Amino acid sequence: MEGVDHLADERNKAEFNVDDMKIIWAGSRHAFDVSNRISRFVATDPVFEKSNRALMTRKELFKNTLKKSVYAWKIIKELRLSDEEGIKLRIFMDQPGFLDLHWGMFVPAIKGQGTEEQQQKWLSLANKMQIIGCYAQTELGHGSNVQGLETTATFDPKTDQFIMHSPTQTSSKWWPGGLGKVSTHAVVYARLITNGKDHGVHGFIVQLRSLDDHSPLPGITIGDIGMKFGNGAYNSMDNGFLMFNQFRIPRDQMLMRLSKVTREGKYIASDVPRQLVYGTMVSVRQTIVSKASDALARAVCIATRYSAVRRQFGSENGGIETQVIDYKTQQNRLFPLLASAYAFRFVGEWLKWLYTDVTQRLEASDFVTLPEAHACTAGLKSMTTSATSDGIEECRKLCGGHGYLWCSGLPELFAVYVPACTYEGDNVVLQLQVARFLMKTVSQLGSGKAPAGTTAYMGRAQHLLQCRSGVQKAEDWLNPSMVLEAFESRALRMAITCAKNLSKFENQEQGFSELLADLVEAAIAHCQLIVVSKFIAKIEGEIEGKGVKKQLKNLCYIYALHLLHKHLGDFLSTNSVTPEQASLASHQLRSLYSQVRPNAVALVDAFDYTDHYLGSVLGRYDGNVYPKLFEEALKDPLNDSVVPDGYHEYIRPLIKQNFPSAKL
Ligand SMILES: CCCCCCCCCC/C=C\CCCCC/C=C/C(=O)SCCNC(=O)CCNC(=O)[C@H](O)C(C)(C)COP(=O)(O)OP(=O)(O)OC[C@H]1O[C@@H](n2cnc3c(N)ncnc32)[C@H](O)[C@@H]1OP(=O)(O)O
Ligand SMILES: Cc1cc2nc3c(=O)[nH]c(=O)nc-3n(C[C@H](O)[C@H](O)[C@H](O)COP(=O)(O)OP(=O)(O)OC[C@H]3O[C@@H](n4cnc5c(N)ncnc54)[C@H](O)[C@@H]3O)c2cc1C
Repeated sequence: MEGVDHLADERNKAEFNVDDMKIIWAGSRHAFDVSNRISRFVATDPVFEKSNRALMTRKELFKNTLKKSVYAWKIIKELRLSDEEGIKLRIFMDQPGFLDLHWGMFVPAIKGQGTEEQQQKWLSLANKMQIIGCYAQTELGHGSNVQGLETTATFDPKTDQFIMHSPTQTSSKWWPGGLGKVSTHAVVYARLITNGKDHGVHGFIVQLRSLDDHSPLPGITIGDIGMKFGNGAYNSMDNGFLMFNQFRIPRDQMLMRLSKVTREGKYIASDVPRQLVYGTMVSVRQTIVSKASDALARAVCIATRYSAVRRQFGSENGGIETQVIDYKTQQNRLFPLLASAYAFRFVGEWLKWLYTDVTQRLEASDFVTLPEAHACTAGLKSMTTSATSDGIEECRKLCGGHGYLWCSGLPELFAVYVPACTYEGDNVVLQLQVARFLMKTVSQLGSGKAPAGTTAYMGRAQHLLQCRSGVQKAEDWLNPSMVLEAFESRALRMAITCAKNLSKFENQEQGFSELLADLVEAAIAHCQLIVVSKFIAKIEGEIEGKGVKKQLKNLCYIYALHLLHKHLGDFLSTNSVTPEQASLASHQLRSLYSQVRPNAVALVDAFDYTDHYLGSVLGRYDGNVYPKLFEEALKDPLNDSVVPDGYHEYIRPLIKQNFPSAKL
């Protein structure tokens, strides 16, 4: 029934103040106000309509994305939206496109790696969108191995120019978003060669297309790489290819904040770590963590509301059927994902702080925390995007058959989200960076250099290697120090075992290659510890609002104990818990599920998502699912006519058996 809240009973059960939780979720009252206002603005503007995009052809979808992106930019300018409001507008527009790469990578790359003069020149154009940029790093032959890139930028002292060249097919740039059809410029990563010497990969600003008629400049071959996974979804983005044929750019278009080439062709490296050339990736990995919580929260919101609406079995005595959310199996699959969405939100907040801190330190030439910032952004990007991709797919299954319908919103969310496991660094490759960092930290234990930050726990190695968990009853698993100790001893013991096994190899690199799988497991254990510890820090801090803290505590322990259950092999094999303690954890989990159950719908309401942003018939705020499923079905082009196109050509001849006989 239209106008009726089918989930009202669920909302009445909530034991906490949802409005207060909305503020916690958003991060502050101000952030909530901005999100709330912008999401409703987008939801009511017909230009941002998106329900029809699955039926669009690639060309229509691309053009629709151009229209929305340019309209969004016009609104940002005309209404003088702040940066924060502009970002929210792009997020709620919910259609990947060139704006993401222009603002998310091109501009930050120039800010991070350009000199003052370069920033002044290029950012004044980019900030007004008089040029449109992308981030062209990956090549057909190399993505993960950035040092293996083949594109060359050879300095020509005669003309004071760099000659950009793609020497092989595999050196073609391949994948950059916005490159295929839109960008006029790119930050291109290429091997810098001066006086015959290769100085490794550096960034260059390169104009690709004419600012008059958009045609590629002579010496540049460029296009779109073709359809990607899923209908609609990420196909709104023009991921592109690019080849250079001896294409010349002025010397001052090399990004020269970190190193320089003089007029004479002399290469001058500054004393900052060369890895700062990877700085844009670190910044984006950090934002991907908060985005993971957002994508997972969308899926969980849909699955939770639908699980409260959907009923199956239990009416044997003539009563009403059971809501599927009341099945413990449903809770055991759904509530850990709900808890993960909150966990990733809080670790994302913390990571933002860490990133801001390292940025300020770098500006003051303090590079001490750079390795940790790299390890945390890489590891948490990897861990949260993998968990979110799996979580979205689990939410689809939690919605049964209807979850497979496009209008559930889940197939598209999955298709758009899943490349996050690959872009900005393949998730396995990134965990191996964490593993290297951990092995280095372990090798320095006992050297007098105390581990700091997220590896500080390793400084208590003597205790953590010997301790036995003190959990004796199920409630002990609600004791933060007992939970933390179990996760710390598991992570440390896994890292130390890897280090011991590594030391058996004469050649460390060969040992590392042999032990890759174990190293990834150790890195994941470390990252899970970070997320658990930041969630615990959150619930131990000041939290306002009736009943809010209690709910967050429940979710925090669900998150931790569910991980313990899922990775029980690690916890048992490292003797971090005993089988009896593990079974107490399962007992405690069931009790926590019962406590979350009456609050589940309110906990997803706290995300404050509009029906437009969710884009899901199953996740509608009012729970009016069935009539809307019918409405959606009737909109399908196949239902335009009662007798389908093709009836006379194929179905009728088949039924009447009067088709011409087949010839071999
Ligand atoms: C319709 C529904 C809508 C639904 C919406 C859903 C939400 C969607 C969310 C969207 C969010 C965002 C959109 C993003 C758009 C995507 C755009 C994608 C862009 C890209 O992918 S750009 C290309 C990214 N490429 C990579 O990430 C490459 C990965 N590889 C590397 O980073 C490196 O090569 C490496 C780290 C793997 C290895 O580098 P290398 O130089 O070889 O290093 P090593 O020899 O291993 O190490 C040397 C030392 O350097 C240290 N190091 C390495 N990297 C860094 C760094 N970044 N910072 C600091 N230090 C670093 C390393 O640790 C070593 O240190 P050591 O010597 O051991 O002390
Ligand atoms: C949607 C999307 C958007 C993108 N946007 C951009 C963009 O805007 N700009 C840009 O420059 N790039 C972009 N990329 C490219 C992206 O950054 C790369 O695809 C990514 O870094 C992975 O690199 P790869 O493709 O070379 O994977 P590969 O490295 O070839 O990975 C293949 C397999 O090999 C494994 N593997 C690789 N190396 C190792 C190792 N050392 N140890 C163990 N296993 C290993 C991986 O785990 C994976 O299973 C985008 C990619 C996608 C999918």
